[in-house]
Amino acid sequence: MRLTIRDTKTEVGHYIGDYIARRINTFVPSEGHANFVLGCPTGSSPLPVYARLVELYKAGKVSFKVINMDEYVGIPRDHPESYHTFMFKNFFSLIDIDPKNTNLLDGNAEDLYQECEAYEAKIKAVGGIDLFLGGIGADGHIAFNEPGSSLKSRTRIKTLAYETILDNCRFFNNDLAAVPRMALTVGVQTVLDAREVVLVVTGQNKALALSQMIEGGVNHMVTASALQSHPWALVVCDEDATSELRVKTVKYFKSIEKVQDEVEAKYGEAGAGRLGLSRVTAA
Ligand SMILES: N[C@@H]1[C@@H](O)[C@H](O)[C@@H](COP(=O)(O)O)O[C@@H]1O
Repeated sequence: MRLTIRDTKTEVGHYIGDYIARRINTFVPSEGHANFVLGCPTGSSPLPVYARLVELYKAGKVSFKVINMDEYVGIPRDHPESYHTFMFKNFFSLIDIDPKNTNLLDGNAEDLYQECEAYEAKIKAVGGIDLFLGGIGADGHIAFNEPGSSLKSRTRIKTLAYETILDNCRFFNNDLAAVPRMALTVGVQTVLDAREVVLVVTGQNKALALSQMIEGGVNHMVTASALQSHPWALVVCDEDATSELRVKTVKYFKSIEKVQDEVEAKYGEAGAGRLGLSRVTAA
């Protein structure tokens, strides 16, 4: 796992947006895997990333094809806080994606079990997810994989933790009763199956979760810690989110980035990649 630290949320958004655009632009299609597949989170943390991707799209620097993610159960698809509305409002309607290439779980499906199974099958059918972009809950959850979720879990129905309901209350006019109690979510293993995972972690309220997922062991109570076992995981955070990390940890990851900059300056990004040191190669 790699950790990259930027000063502000906006810089984190720029860094990840540019990173994703590079990955999309260097993608080579193959049989059964025609398009770059991006997995997307909701929440406030990824907003600067989407804003940067929209900016790059408007500048003609990137174009989009296929995208995927999670959803509440029990609120209509056109509810202002449904993840469907969130994704169209903040991303899909602002880029050139064909709506048939956007894939969201349907929290109102008649058979929710079948919906989850079909979602996993769909991911396989598009050739797997190339890059899963994720956020993190204050309790360390990834997607809606609440504490105690199996680290081998796949797309399924999840009951939300009380802390998450409280946290997400801000999106529902602070009306606790209005926050859905259940959601459909990709599983931890679904995320781990992606070829690459990039996590956006910003703000002081995520500092404890960040230190637990990076400095603690792999643990089902902090499901994002499962990324420690992923061969190609990158966490990008702002300075505020580092406040619970050890000084030594922060210095270590900053020093790796410095060496990488030197290698890239000497060999170029492609050359550094061949040496296994590029930002776009595995940790
Ligand atoms: N299911 C989403 C997560 O995917 C997201 O990472 C988390 C944090 O959201 P925010 O970035 O607004 O703190 O909220 C929800 O629980």
